Amino acid sequence: MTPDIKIRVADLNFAYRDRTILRDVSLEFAENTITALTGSSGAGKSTFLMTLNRLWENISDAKMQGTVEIKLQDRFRDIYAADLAVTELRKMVAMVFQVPNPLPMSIRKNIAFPLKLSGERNRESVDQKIEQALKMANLWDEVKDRLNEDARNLSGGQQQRLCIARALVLEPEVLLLDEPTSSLDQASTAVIEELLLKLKDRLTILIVSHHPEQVDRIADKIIQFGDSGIVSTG
Ligand SMILES: Nc1ncnc2c1ncn2[C@@H]1O[C@H](COP(=O)(O)OP(=O)(O)OP(=O)(O)O)[C@@H](O)[C@H]1O
Repeated sequence: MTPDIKIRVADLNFAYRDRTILRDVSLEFAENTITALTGSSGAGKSTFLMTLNRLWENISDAKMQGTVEIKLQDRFRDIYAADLAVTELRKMVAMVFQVPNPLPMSIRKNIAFPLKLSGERNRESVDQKIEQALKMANLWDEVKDRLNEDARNLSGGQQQRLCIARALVLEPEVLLLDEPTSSLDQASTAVIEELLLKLKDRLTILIVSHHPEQVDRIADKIIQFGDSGIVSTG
């Protein structure tokens, strides 16, 4: 059976100033899969991820051409079209970064933060969603009795799962992860890999990874980046 396509990228070109980073990239990503983006340093993997949630747009002198369509709420949307606000896009296409970046506030408030920004006011519903997100991120059992503690007291691996919970709380459809385990030890890395394998049942996941063993363990598909774009897919 052909898998359903979630993301279609066509004729993508990207440059910082006059330096082309991605050239004529056309790719499709299937729903409920994990795709690993690998390749040499500076090849454009992070840049590619940023074209999927428009995160590059505030970088001066950066320029993109081409189209990115993502199936959101069951219909393909051009994510650069004027009728899709970037705030709406990022609720559905969430991102987690290399170094865990908890906000300087409690565990509870970290997860409540995106809900607050999106206008959620009902305390009961906020609490429910916090619990659900922390459970999805396999963190609930470890923090349920210390939700009011500063999130920065958590271990590195727990902080990264907190950031994943924060990314999940608005129930996104796509999760972008930029080397999410590179600052973590082996045990925390294993916990996050297991978590991603579980999450792909409900999300489409793209992960930048430099570790071939990690890619072998979790990826359904691999995209190898070389100079000026993609060199191979498999
Ligand atoms: N804001 C920027 N302005 C100018 N050049 C940039 C900017 N951000 C990245 N670059 C350059 O674009 C190229 C691609 O960077 P990018 O971070 O996308 O690569 P990457 O494959 O993710 O690398 P790494 O594996 O080291 O994280 C690099 O040469 C980088 O120096």
